[in-house]
Amino acid sequence: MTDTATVLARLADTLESRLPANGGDPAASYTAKLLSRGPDAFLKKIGEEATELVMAAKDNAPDRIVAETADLWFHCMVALAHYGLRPEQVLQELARREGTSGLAEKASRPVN
Ligand SMILES: N=c1c2ncn([C@@H]3O[C@H](COP(=O)(O)OP(=O)(O)OP(=O)(O)O)[C@@H](O)[C@H]3O)c2ncn1[C@@H]1O[C@H](COP(=O)(O)O)[C@@H](O)[C@H]1O
Repeated sequence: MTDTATVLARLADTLESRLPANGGDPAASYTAKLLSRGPDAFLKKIGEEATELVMAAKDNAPDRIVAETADLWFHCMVALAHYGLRPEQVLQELARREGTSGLAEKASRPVN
């Protein structure tokens, strides 16, 4: 069975290998092709996948919600790879926030 606990780390390793600087081949890899087109290309995909997730949710379609969330996460992971960031950093940030109510966090912000 697939080890889902480490899937983000393994996917990040794969995506890093697709970076142009690491010899990613646009002819052989969707990710390498997307990364070779620069940030505008994968940032546009993030917007599209987010919209598709919203539409799946509005249709209350569980299978599509899962699939579109996976598409969105994948394209966010492509962005992290481009910017030299790791999913572990995002997970660490979520862990740091654990137990802090969003309402309490918002109330603690300096007034602008
Ligand atoms: N998890 C994914 C993944 N999720 C989605 N996609 C691709 O993301 C693309 C975008 O989805 P769309 O439905 O928008 O398809 P599309 O309309 O053809 O896309 P566009 O041509 O408009 O960009 C599709 O080609 C999907 O196959 C993914 N492609 C790759 N991965 C992972 O990345 C690894 C490396 O993939 P390659 O770089 O292609 O070898 C794979 O082994 C997988 O683990």
